[in-house]
Amino acid sequence: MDKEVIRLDHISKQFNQTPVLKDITAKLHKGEILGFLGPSGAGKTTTIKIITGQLHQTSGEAYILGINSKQIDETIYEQIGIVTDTSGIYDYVSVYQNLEMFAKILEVKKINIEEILKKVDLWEHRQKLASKLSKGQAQRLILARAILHNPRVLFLDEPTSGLDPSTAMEIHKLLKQLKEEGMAIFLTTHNMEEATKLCDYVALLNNGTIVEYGTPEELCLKYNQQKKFKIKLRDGNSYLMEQTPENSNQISKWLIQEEIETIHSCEPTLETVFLEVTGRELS
Ligand SMILES: Nc1ncnc2c1ncn2[C@@H]1O[C@H](COP(=O)(O)OP(=O)(O)OP(=O)(O)O)[C@@H](O)[C@H]1O
Repeated sequence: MDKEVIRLDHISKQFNQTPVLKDITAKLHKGEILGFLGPSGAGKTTTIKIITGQLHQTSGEAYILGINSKQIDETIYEQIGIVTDTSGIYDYVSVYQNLEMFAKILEVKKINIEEILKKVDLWEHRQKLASKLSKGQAQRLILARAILHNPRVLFLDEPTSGLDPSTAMEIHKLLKQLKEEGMAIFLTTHNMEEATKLCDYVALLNNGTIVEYGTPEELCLKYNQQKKFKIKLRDGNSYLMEQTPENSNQISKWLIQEEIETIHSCEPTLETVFLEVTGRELS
């Protein structure tokens, strides 16, 4: 069985002759999370729109579930869930009724609202008006709507933007669970920490070009040339030391004399990788 869910082959897109995407190539398989990371305007949302057939590329080909994105029909839409900022929920009906209404609109016949609300941890809030939900709860309701029909692919445009760290963590847990169940997830973010925690593969996008592509670990290791150590001594002094022969000698002396309280190696994060590749900060 072919587990490839999305394929982008050399996609380019221009708006009024201005290039927005340039030669984008990427793949996503069942049970994987692929993150498109980049600053505002890098072309992340445009990529989602091309894959889901809402926009057509200028050149290259995009495929979703084996079908060319330009030829997507209802059978494909039935297998896709999309979460964007604009996913509206009905404020003046309850959480439960929201899902009932979405099920009707989406013509989902076999639906277990209880199971879905429990999955997104909203069962105890099922009677609440949607307008009374916290930001994180509202985001989980939007996610519940997107997975109502048990899609094979889920698109998330900035899924945790504006959420506090603990609420974002709840969303991460849920996304990991969906991935474990075999869902393929395509997400965009400019949160590098989120991408490192969640994604199997990341594409670093800058000005419409993929400047790096790989697993977060691979990319961090690739840019791990200037290895540093953070050392705290028993006398209370702390040092950030680059790995040079001189420093290695000093560190072994401290080790022999049992003067070291803690020692950590500082691997680069995706944030620093991005900075090194593009020369620009993300946020
Ligand atoms: N319909 C359109 N017509 C003209 N230009 C557009 C259109 N849609 C997007 N663009 C431009 O394409 C570029 C990429 O936009 P896109 O929305 O894909 O960026 P993004 O990476 O998703 O940004 P953000 O993180 O702010 O959502 C931007 O410069 C934007 O102004």
